[in-house]
Amino acid sequence: MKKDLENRQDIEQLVNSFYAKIRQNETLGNIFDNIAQVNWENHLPKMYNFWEMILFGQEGYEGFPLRPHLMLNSLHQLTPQHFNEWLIIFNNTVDENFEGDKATEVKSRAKNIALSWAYKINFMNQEVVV
Ligand code: HEM
Repeated sequence: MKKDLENRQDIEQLVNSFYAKIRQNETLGNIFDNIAQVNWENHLPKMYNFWEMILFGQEGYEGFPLRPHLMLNSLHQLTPQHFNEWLIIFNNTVDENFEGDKATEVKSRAKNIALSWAYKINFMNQEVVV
């Protein structure tokens, strides 16, 4: 039986494993490493704080998380398929490492955020014909 997500160390393990997989994914790896040119030393701690806030109500993450995705979308259009792929990799990473109430919760929180951003960004990307 796998353990549940219980603390910051578990979140760090999840986030590190997740982005290692993302970077190996042809499409998303290219977006993170070549298009956005992510500074991983900055990004990873931000993500630990983000998920710690979502799962355990810890302070530490400050910001407007949709913003970098809007900026990225103006460099390279993001589609619902990108978000879907992101979510599949996220769910697989959780399932490979953890199980329990928090593991279930983190997947459902990620899904809600991914679906809502995919919807907003896709809506913005539609051409408006008057
Ligand atoms: C197509 C899917 C996605 C792509 C390509 C993507 C890409 C990125 C990139 C390039 C950044 C900026 C990193 C940096 O330069 O520091 C970022 C930041 C971030 N992403 Fe995503 N992301 C995706 C989906 C998601 C989802 C679904 C979530 C949440 C469930 C999420 C949460 C965040 C957060 C919290 C940040 C940090 C925001 C800040 O700077 O405060 N991302 N993402």
